[in-house]
Amino acid sequence: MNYLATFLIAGPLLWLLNWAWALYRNYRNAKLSGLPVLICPFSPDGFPYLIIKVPLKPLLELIPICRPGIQVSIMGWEHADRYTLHEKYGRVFILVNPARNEMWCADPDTAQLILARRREFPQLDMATTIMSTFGKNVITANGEDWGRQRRIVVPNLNERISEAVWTETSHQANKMVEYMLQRPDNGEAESVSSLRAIAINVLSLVGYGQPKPFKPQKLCQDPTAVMSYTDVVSLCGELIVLAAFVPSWILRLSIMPKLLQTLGVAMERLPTLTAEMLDEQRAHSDGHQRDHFVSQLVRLSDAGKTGETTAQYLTEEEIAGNLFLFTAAGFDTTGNTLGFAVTWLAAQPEWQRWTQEELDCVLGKHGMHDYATVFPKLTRCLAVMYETLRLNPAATHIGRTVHEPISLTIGDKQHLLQPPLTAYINNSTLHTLPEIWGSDSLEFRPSRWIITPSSGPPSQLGDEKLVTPQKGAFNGWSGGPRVCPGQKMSQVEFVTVIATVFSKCNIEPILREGETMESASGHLMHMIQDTQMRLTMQFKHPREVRLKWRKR
Ligand code: HEM
Repeated sequence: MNYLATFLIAGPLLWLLNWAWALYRNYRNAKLSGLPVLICPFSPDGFPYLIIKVPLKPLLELIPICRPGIQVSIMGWEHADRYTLHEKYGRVFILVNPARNEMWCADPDTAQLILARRREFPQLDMATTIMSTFGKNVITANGEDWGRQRRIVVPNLNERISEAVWTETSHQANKMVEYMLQRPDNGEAESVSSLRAIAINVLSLVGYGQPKPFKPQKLCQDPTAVMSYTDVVSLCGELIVLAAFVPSWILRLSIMPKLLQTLGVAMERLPTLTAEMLDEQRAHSDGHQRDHFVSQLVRLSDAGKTGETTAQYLTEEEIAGNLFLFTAAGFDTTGNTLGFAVTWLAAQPEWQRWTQEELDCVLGKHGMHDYATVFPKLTRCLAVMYETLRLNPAATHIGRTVHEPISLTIGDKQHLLQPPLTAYINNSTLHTLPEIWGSDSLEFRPSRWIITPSSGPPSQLGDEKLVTPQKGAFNGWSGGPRVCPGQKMSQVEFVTVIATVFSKCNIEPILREGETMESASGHLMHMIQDTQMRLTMQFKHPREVRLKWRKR
């Protein structure tokens, strides 16, 4: 009995002492840095705080000293807040908590510095754990491993594939327009899923040589259904956090919702589907050279293993991991950016007309056939992409880990960063700071990306140039040596979809009963803010984005 009483008293007491010591140690480290400090008494990712922090937020915020810290501990805070908190507490501050301090950075020079120094600021541990669920890959690697993988992976995404991306995207987008215009209900709730379908279908052809007919993307909810490699990857990518932390046998239990059972089955099928695809590539590799990135990846990697051409190689696990990364990261990012952009243009028809001015001029002269001539002239379409990624970045923050003490210059001061620390580059704030983007920084205004010559002849549509943003202020595709290698591919795909769709259609919100055009546009804008973080940021209620497609 005495033992039990001692245990019941000593257990919580030890936990409390441990908690107080950890909080004090981290607070002391944060103060040593000389940066502003916010405090959250709980570990943001710790259990059970992870579960209670959202419902109990109003209660927790009653402790005044912790109010801003509690706000920052809630995932996605930066996107809801934009720049208010940083304006109050500084461009760079530290969130102290008992587990691992977090440095939040909304200073362009510091952001650029962190992205540039990849050895001192390696990839975030949590991202590594989640993204290596289906095999290690370039995004989870650091140091020499990263360099070796990146040298093999990046050449697969060079300019050579742009033309294929242009052609396939154009084909898919035309099919989508036909589908939308023929539907009696005008595909009203299917706009977002259709745009995502294009992104996955383009990857399927350009990546694996597997053509897929256009149809709006639906997550498979039938564990017995036949699923292709890309179907399986898109499901696993969509639910990546569950896939990373819950074993497939639990997901497959019959008490689980059908979607999770299907995820469980997909996770178990993925290794076999990957192996079959690689076997197929190898079986055909000796005859004709195929030009998809799975075949190039296998060729380069195998050549490295046998010493034929280079000492570079990928293990079988890394090939599988990189294929998963390409498909999941490549499709989710581009698909969601298209969804946000089309919704912005539907909510703000003046920008739709602005884009169409360029399309009428450029496509009127050249048509859509020649990628090399037409793509560089569609600057406004590209500006729409930059503006969308500014306000709806796929990555609202980019995380890096600090394992060793680092001295960092911020402004004209030196700051000592003590591990364990996570450094977050806060894109949601950097992309909207009024000092950088102007007093209308929260508004969708794609023309901010266009250079209008102040002297000389007035700029001609089709010859406009894109603004180069201040370094570190726009990180839509990240920056530094780890910059996204799919940047150009995603731009070609995005521009092709926007050009095809808006040269043929006008898109507007569907009015519900009693609604005016103004309130319906307001509803769309609310949908654009009502987002959730899955693999990347996406609509929380994609079917609520109800759009009418009209033939022009
Ligand atoms: C709108 C489209 C896209 C956006 C906004 C985007 C954004 C990003 C961002 C922010 C990162 C850095 C993540 C980090 O450092 O933690 C990244 C990395 C990466 N992206 Fe993209 N991406 C897009 C499209 C693509 C496509 C189409 C592909 C390939 C098919 C791709 C492949 C990759 C890879 C392999 C990396 C890892 C690079 C490395 O760590 O060295 N991305 N992307």
